[in-house]
Amino acid sequence: MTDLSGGYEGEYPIVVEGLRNAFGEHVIHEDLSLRVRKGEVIGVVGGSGTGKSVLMRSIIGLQHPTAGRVEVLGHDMLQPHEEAGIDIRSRWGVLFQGGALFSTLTVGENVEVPLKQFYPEIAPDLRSEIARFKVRLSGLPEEAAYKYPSELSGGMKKRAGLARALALDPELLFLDEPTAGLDPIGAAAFDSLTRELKETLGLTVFLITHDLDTLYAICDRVAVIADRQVIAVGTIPELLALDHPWIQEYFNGPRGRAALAAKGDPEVESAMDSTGKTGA
Ligand SMILES: Nc1ncnc2c1ncn2[C@@H]1O[C@H](COP(=O)(O)OP(=O)(O)OP(=O)(O)O)[C@@H](O)[C@H]1O
Repeated sequence: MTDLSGGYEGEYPIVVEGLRNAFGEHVIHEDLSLRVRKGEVIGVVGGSGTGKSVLMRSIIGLQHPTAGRVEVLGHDMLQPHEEAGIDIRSRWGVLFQGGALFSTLTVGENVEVPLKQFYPEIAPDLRSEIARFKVRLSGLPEEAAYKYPSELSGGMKKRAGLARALALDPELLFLDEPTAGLDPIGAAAFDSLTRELKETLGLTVFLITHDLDTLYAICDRVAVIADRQVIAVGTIPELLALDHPWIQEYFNGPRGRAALAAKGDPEVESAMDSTGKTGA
């Protein structure tokens, strides 16, 4: 892996080394490594089926790799039966693709699920108050806490999923394609919310996305998955300086340029120009 932005001496709440994942003969990851810095929003990109979700699932212990090391907040995730492995799950929140809300529970009750699971000693009144607070924190009106997922728009469902991901005041937030299916205004609003929450709550955010606008708007660094590995991780200008065909096509193609035009970042523009490609 090429880590393009060196000089960091802080903590790495997520460390993946030499990861291998395979389903039968189908090898998804081979010797994949990635270090996520404390307090960053790291965007994870790659073509469809390159294993972004499988990587996320390996980090949070839902997928058992066939080789490698996964360390989250100092805990070895490949020892899932340790007592510590159970506690560690309360220190992150996950927004799965599609929200993954329980359809028979209201939004508030959905948010209460992890609270009940990890803090059964919290009294029901307080638990419901915490849930309503998380609903508001996610940008929903408090009344949304009493609605069922089927009564919500796509954007509201994402926010409800986010409220549940934030239920336990996590240190890490995992977002799997949070803006997929949202209209551009809804997607931009969700991006701003993610950035705002990251700043105010001091979160480290692992964000899988295909959305170039999101990458430009809120990611500190981007990790690119191709050829079964993280082939590079860095800021967008750093990635643009690489001559990898997928990276150039992705960031310097027409959609990449349109996303940049919307953002208007002179540093990235000059990196694009220095590649000498028009992207047209
Ligand atoms: N449980 C599973 N059993 C068998 N194959 C799986 C399983 N989960 C994922 N895969 C395969 O692993 C590959 C990577 O899947 P993954 O969902 O991680 O891709 P992705 O990069 O997130 O794709 P997309 O951008 O389309 O969401 C795919 O070929 C998928 O079919």
